[in-house]
Amino acid sequence: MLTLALYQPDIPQNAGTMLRLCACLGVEAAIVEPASFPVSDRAFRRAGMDYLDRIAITRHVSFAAFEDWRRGRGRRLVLLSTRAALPYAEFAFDADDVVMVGRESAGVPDAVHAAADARLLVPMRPGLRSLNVAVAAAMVLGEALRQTGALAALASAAS
Ligand SMILES: C[S@@+](CC[C@H](N)C(=O)[O-])C[C@H]1O[C@@H](n2cnc3c(N)ncnc32)[C@H](O)[C@@H]1O
Repeated sequence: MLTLALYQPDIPQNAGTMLRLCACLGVEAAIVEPASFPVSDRAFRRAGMDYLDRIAITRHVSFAAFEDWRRGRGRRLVLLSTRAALPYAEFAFDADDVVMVGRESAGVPDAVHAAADARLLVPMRPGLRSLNVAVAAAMVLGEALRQTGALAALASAAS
């Protein structure tokens, strides 16, 4: 199963929205701490609604701990970055890839950028800085699920 990893999330509404996305699409979630808000945060829980109880979430106290967990399972780290060159739709996803998004305020540090097995861009019009992190996550997870057959499985389960 795909995992969406949130690197040190700093906006509770966006984190809640992404966890709700994971619940609806059948994607696991990982949170690389520290987050800048507690899981009891009202805005976070409002955005995630009752879906927060419907997903598998792993929490990691640091990026090093997250890397131990990921590498121990032999899973690729696929980073979404405004600094990437490869358009996400040109990438061949695996069903167990870990797709990571950065902080709204600062993306990810260079060391995290360097640790990724792939760095993907959602192409945008020139002169614009970035998408909302949850929007970028939704676009790329949609493509990853489509490529790996999980979207078709969701469709047949719903019919
Ligand atoms: C608001 S952006 C971060 C902006 C930050 N100032 C930077 O330059 O990295 C938050 C996260 O959303 C994702 N993101 C937003 N727009 C993206 C794009 N066009 N391509 C790939 N990832 C994007 C990335 O994971 C990014 O770290």
